[in-house]
Amino acid sequence: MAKRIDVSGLHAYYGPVHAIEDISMTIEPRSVTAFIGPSGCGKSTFLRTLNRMHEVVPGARVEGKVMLDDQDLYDPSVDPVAVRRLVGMVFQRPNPFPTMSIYDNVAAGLKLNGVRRKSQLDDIVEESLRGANLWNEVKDRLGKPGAGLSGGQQQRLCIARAIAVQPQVLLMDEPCSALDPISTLAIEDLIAKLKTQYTIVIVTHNMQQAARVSDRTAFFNIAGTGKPGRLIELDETSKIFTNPDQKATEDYITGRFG
Ligand SMILES: Nc1ncnc2c1ncn2[C@@H]1O[C@H](COP(=O)(O)OP(=O)(O)OP(=O)(O)O)[C@@H](O)[C@H]1O
Repeated sequence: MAKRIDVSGLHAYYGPVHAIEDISMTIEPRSVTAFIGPSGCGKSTFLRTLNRMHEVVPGARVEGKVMLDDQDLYDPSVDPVAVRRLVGMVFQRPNPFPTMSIYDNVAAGLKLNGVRRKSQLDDIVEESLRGANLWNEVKDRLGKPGAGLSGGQQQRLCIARAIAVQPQVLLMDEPCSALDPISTLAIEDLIAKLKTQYTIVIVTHNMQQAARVSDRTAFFNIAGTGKPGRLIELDETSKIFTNPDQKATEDYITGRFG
């Protein structure tokens, strides 16, 4: 199911603002790639270009190429809604549909995709909640609202909702920043488990987290206020954190700036 992402010469704009400049990278399947870098360097913007969410902002546009295996995501014939089905996203704050039951939160995307048979929905809801390490905690209250779960449970519910539609890639934008340390560990364990099946990209401000969960790390930076963000270096996480090629990477990971 997991696919490789190949980005070349990618620029993103918000109206006249040039937010990220000339980014090229390969994101490997069945592994976790972390994006780190100072605030405003374009990590979230770049993440959202990978499932065509960037263009949802009025006036925003993208130049360059994003390939998902051999499919060009920005080809004019490609439907952005179909892209978002292939490339799922989990956000910073858990955002379950608040009035919907736990069951319906997971089933919503499946129903939109035309799955109607109750037994099939039941199976996929259970499988997705198990996949998100949440089944045992919620199996006796599937009809209760998603909003009644703890923050960490809600984030795992959002991950169950994302994987229910069987994406190829999971993008996570600071998925633990609103969570306590125990819930954070639960999500990190889950990421380690999910990477055997998915291509995972995670934006994180927490360098220990990047070091714990990722196989490869990309460091982004900006030359100054108003300048576009750039990719400085992408390599094995162990190398980035012990012996990076670029001085700017070393300064950042040793806490000299950012
Ligand atoms: N909706 C928007 N409209 C205009 N400019 C935006 C918008 N969203 C982001 N930007 C600008 O694009 C640049 C990159 O922002 P982005 O949020 O991608 O950075 P980031 O590295 O994810 O930051 P942080 O770590 O603080 O979340 C910033 O200069 C930001 O002000």
